[in-house]
Amino acid sequence: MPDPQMLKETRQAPEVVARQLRENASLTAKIAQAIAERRPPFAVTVARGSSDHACTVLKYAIETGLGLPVASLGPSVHTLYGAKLNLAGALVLAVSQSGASPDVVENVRMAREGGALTVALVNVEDSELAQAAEFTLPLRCGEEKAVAATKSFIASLTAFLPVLAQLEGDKSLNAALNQLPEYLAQTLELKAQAADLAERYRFADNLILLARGLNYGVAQEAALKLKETNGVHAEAYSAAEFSHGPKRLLVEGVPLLGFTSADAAWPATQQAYADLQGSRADLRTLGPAEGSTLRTPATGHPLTDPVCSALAFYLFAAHLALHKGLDPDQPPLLSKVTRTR
Ligand SMILES: N[C@@H]1[C@@H](O)[C@H](O)[C@@H](COP(=O)(O)O)O[C@@H]1O
Repeated sequence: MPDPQMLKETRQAPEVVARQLRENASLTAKIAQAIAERRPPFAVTVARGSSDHACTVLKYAIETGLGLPVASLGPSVHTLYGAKLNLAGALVLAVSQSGASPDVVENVRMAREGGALTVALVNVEDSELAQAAEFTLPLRCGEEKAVAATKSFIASLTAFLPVLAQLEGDKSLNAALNQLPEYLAQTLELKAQAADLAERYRFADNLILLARGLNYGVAQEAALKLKETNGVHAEAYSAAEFSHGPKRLLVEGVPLLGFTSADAAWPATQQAYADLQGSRADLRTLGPAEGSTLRTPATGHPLTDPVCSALAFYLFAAHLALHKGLDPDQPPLLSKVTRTR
């Protein structure tokens, strides 16, 4: 069987990130300047699905880097309840591949009319979302055809990082970003190992994804991808939150896949994983930490490591579907662009 479109697009990640860095440089500088000048007291994100999970990663990146609180907007507050939130002066980040979902567009319009600094991270550059926001940061993925987002998620993780690097004066982040296409290419070489790991989950009906902090949004995205492309009931938990109740599921034999990291959250996460293993959990791991079952390249910066982890997970998810004889490009009931209000 030829490679599914999902895998083909996954393999474009290195060139997408390289292109984005190259073509967005002056735009990211302008956005960083606007943020520095207007000094927003807080930020909100507006997104659905995979894009919303990229926003979870961004939330941790912005909060740990800038100390700026970031909240996720519930779109229906405006679109269905008709409320106008007071977002004057706030930074509003909308993320969408298509830029077409009315709820995201309407919330960005409301925010801009109310005096927010609106930035849209969007792949389709002539979309309604791009027109609604004051600033557009194109994802530069090229057309994404597979229903399951892969390269657009990766591009959503990286698009705002040069802005953060400039605002924080973080030279090591710029260096890590410049190296990232190479690390993503190295990650793609893990294909056979990802396929081997996937083989072990072939008969799992349920899967819990664990992570902390910067990787939590990647775990959310992984859970969504397993539902979409594999029909597996998967949920993401903070490795801390899991102990507050869900841990009970270990007795039922539910398998776990934990994301590892090389950041300030790792010692506590590692301890949590060790405790779970002590409780006989069926736990395997993915990420840059030594000893991870699927070990991704260490990129040298906590904000770029999750990008490689997400890419490695996509290899895992696509191969899991192939092991099961499923076509990840034909998920039942789903279509590429979902329009909600
Ligand atoms: N990230 C937000 C969630 O935090 C929120 O709970 C949800 C609600 O959507 P709605 O209010 O439109 O039902 O929207 C997005 O996904």
